Amino acid sequence: MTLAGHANYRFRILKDILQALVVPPVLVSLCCRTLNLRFGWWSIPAHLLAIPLAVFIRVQYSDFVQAREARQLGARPIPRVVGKWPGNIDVMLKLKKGLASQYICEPFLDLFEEYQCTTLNTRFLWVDNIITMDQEHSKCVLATGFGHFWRGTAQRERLENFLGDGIFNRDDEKWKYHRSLARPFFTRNRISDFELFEKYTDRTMTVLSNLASRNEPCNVQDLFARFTIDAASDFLFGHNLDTLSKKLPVSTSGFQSDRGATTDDSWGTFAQAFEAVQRIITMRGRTGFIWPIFELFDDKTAPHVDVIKRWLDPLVKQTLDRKALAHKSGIRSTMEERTFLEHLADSTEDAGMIRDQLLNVLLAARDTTACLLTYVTYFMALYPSIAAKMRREVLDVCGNNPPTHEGIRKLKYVKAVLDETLRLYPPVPLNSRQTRPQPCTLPPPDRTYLTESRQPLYLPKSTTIWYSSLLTQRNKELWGPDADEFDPERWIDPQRLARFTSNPMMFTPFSAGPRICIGQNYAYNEASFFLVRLLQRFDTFTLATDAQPPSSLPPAEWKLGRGRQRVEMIYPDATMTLFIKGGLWIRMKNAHPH
Ligand code: HEM
Repeated sequence: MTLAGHANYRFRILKDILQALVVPPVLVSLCCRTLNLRFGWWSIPAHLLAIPLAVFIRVQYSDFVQAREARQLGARPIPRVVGKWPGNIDVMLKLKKGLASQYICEPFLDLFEEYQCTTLNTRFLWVDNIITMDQEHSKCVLATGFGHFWRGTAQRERLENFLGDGIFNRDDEKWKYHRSLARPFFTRNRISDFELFEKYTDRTMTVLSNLASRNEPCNVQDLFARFTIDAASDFLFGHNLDTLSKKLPVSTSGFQSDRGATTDDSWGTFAQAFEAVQRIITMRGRTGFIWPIFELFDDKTAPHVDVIKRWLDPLVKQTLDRKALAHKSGIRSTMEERTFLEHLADSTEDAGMIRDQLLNVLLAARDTTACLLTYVTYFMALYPSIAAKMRREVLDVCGNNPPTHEGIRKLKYVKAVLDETLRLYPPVPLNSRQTRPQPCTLPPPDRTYLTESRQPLYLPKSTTIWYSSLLTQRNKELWGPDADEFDPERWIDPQRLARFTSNPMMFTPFSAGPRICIGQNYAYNEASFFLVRLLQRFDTFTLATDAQPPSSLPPAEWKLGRGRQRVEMIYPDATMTLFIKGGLWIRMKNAHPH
């Protein structure tokens, strides 16, 4: 197994434990022997005392070095959270509990309000850990200061067994290589393949129509994930995974997974494995750098990753076999004819690498766009007048015909709904980067808390920084007092739109900078196409709260909270991507012919 492989986390944590718990007593022992000191009965306490003493000295020394570096860089330290227990263990436990039970990202917002700043150092177990909702700081991390940051070792350690050698899990040359391999497949020509969208949209509409004619609810979150994965697998790999024709989850089926996607067939097993692995990785992130202690003897992702590999490996093998056959017969396909998978197979013989890259892009394509469509449908159910306005626009521009590229460009209101949904519910609500092994600075904070000093902030080397697009995109200082309201008009009214056009980094659902989402335009095309077909077919969308698993209904105390939680009819939750807990159960009504 390579050092970068999943055994690496065990190696790293054992090294850390050795350094923290074994080295100090051993040093005391060596000193005693050399200086011929004898403590008698005090020997054991003296050896044990060496452990906290070593931590104390290390922390003091690192504080001293950091203060000096901050001075040299003309910056101030990031405000630190001050807990009651050593190492902020109390804050860490509270945050972990809050993230699992409170409204999405709320525990972070509580901390920012308590400390009256937009970037904070939670410093768990004396290790710097930065969280930010500051627009200027995420801009620096993603774009203007790109060279000072990378996905880094901590993220790679958490993700390695799942995403392996794929685009999401690599930096520098390896990332550039992956990006350059993928780029040709996202040109305008390729992403405007509306025939492909029509094929899978049509299948989805048939499922929805059948349910609608029986007035049965549908977990659209699950259905949309099937639509996006079937379309993406055809688009990228020339292979239909055909999940749309598999068994659908039923609301009364007892046990429900996080996303309400449980079925007992092979697709259900794959979907659950996909969910489970994302949940484990999220828990690792919340536990901080000590997570490997809990997986020392048992990599919790392993059984789920095995299920996922069992699904994908035949696809990779088929492609490599086809390549060998074509090679033998001297046939060479052109770039235009090739799928992404074939292109990958042409660039390497490494089946593991091909599978990893395939999995990375599937993850990127499936859950994000499905999340967008799910939340748009949620809003159409909450606000029928908005759904009606979208429908009017669709019928005016496209009639009952399949939309064209030009048609979609004319759907200004539909685009505004998409953007407003992405603003309030960015499919990747929280993400992280790490500083490279050199310290750097963040620019002065944005103007959320005017009492904050305008001095730049000092970032220590190799430090994790978490940034939340969800909090930035709901920040009232940036978006105005109605930031929590769903109002697509803010993307149409020129005066209100000016807020965003003069400061585009306040809206980054697709990230920004060199690692900006490569599938952004594909996603807009796919989502717009789908919504056109949906609105042509259905005119009423109702939340089926009777079908929603009871444990996934929003808790009563949210009504007393702040922001969107007061009006929420569903439970937004997130692992690596945002979703609706228990699924989004909707009843639709077939529209009368136009
Ligand atoms: C609404 C839909 C989507 C949203 C909101 C979204 C969002 C994002 C975000 C936030 C990132 C940056 C992740 C990071 O740097 O940590 C990203 C990267 C990426 N996305 Fe998307 N995405 C969407 C759809 C898609 C689709 C449909 C595809 C492909 C078919 C795709 C492919 C990728 C890839 C390959 C990357 C990695 C880029 C890199 O690291 O250079 N995305 N996406």
